[in-house]
Amino acid sequence: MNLLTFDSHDKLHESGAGIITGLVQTNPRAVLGLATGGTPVGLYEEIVKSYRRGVVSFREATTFNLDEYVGLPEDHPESYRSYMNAHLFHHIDLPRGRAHIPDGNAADPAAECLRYDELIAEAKQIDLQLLGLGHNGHIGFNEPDHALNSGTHIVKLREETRRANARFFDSMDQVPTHALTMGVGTILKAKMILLVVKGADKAEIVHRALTGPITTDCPASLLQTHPHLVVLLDSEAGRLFQ
Ligand SMILES: N[C@@H]1[C@@H](O)[C@H](O)[C@@H](COP(=O)(O)O)O[C@@H]1O
Repeated sequence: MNLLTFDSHDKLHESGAGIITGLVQTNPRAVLGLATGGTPVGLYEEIVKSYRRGVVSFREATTFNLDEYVGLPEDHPESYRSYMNAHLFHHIDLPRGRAHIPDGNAADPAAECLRYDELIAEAKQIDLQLLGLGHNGHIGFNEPDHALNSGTHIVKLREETRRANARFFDSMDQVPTHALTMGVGTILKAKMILLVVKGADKAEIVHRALTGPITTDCPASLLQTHPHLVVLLDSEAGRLFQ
């Protein structure tokens, strides 16, 4: 594991964006696994800046997002499709047809999960998977449980997860109850994992995930088994590592 702590968010975002753009510069056909949430917003801004400076193109790249809410219309401002359009896809030259996100409105969610896994399999391997971290140790929407799923699946969101994400909605009852998420098996198959964590409220969980027991009670702890894990923390999230 390679763990870096940053005293400024700007430097953290530049570093994370630099890892992703560097990968696409050397391998224009890179397959990227992307994440949503508050954490990667600044990192996407830096990627867009690099694209505008003409130093990187995503014309030949492919992306797979980790997850999507079930039941939110695709154009709902809080759908992860809308998030990705607003923060990244609408600002770079990534072909729309290669920017994949699970369809949270599919009539048959189980079939949609299989379709998503087949698409990932066709792409062979995700070269880099970007991850944030939930307060309860979730990655994507893989919530703590007695067992975890390997492939894409439908998940009932825990109340604490819905509460954490309620800040993006007008009220708690508008927060979806279910989501489709890539499984931990798919996440761990990525060639490289880039975990980004910010904020004092995540200091304990990121420390537990990376130094505590490997357990399905903390899905992010499985990242300890990955041979190429890079972790970027701000100084608040990294407090317990110093
Ligand atoms: N499904 C997403 C995750 O992919 C994200 O990493 C996490 C943390 O989000 P944030 O960065 O907003 O704290 O929770 C969300 O529920």
